[in-house]
Amino acid sequence: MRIAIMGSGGLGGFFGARLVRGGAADVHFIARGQHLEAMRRNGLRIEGPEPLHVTGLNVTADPREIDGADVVMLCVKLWDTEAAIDQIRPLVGPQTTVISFQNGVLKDQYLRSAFPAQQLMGGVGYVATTIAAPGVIAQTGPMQRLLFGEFDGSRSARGEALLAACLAGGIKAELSTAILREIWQKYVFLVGLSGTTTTIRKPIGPIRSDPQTRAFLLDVMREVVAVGRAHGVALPEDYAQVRLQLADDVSPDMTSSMHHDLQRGNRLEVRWLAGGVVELGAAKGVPTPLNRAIADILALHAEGGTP
Ligand SMILES: NC(=O)C1=CN([C@@H]2O[C@H](COP(=O)(O)OP(=O)(O)OC[C@H]3O[C@@H](n4cnc5c(N)ncnc54)[C@H](OP(=O)(O)O)[C@@H]3O)[C@@H](O)[C@H]2O)C=CC1
Ligand SMILES: CC(C)(CO)C(=O)C(=O)O
Repeated sequence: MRIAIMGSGGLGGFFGARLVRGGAADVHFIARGQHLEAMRRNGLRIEGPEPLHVTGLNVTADPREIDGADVVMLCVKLWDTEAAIDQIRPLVGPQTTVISFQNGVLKDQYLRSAFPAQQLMGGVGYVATTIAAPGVIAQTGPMQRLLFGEFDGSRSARGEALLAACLAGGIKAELSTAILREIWQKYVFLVGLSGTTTTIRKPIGPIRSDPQTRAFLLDVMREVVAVGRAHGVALPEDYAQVRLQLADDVSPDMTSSMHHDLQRGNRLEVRWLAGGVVELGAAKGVPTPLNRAIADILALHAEGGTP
């Protein structure tokens, strides 16, 4: 199985390196800039709880140099999605499967407008990683999990083949029969985590301990659940409470990638996270005042600049 990884940073670099390590797939990385040069010279080094160094990688800036792919994993930041979709078109033949492991729920709408539905599977990535230096990915915390599946809930041969390649590399992977719900389950948690940590500028520990900010976190997630249910996603009505339990279980110093991006003066994915909730809520007449406030508060930071 040939797997092309579009965007080889925190998400794509981490899971791509594990796929290389597993040896059950022919892995091709698409990268750019100094990170690409470092990957060519020294391979990819993963630092953290599960250190790994893989060398001799197939890496290119130009997907046309890859002779097609069975699976394309889309792993760029959300603002790069449309450009990345255009770049991978030459890689995507009639037998290719494209899976986005990006955050949020709007990502699959972009894919659906670019490729036939039968060529798409859904995906969710749980990991906390960042590019620490060109060619180096830092993992903070032991969490690492990939979920993917057919949108119609079937267990397909292509899903099983990808699962085998992931498991060979030590990825905690699961072939889901309810991938749309899984995508939304992560969305509920992530919108709560990213919206609160980035606006309050604190990790989850103090936010969940203070009654006022804890209630804010819960209510932000309740809005996401209400929007998901209005769109027909099978989330229980009290699902925000379940995700609050997850927020209680993670390390107190855990924060979101969006908070990290704010601290570094990077662009923010807020338009697709809290902003996505507002957009999807408006489409169904579901009020989302807290997510709107988060999107508005962060609007002047969304394009990056000084933190
Ligand atoms: N990292 C994490 O812990 C997790 C991230 N996610 C989600 O995954 C997605 C990716 O995040 P993450 O991996 O952290 O982001 P990163 O910025 O670490 O990695 C993305 C990489 O893709 C590169 N890239 C973007 N466009 C292209 C292109 N056209 N050609 C070649 N390379 C390209 C970027 O280059 P450049 O730097 O030059 O822009 C960067 O190196 C986001 O939606 C994020 O929310 C989900 C779960 C966990
Ligand atoms: C919450 C986390 C770290 C889980 O993967 C994440 O996806 C993010 O912060 O973007």
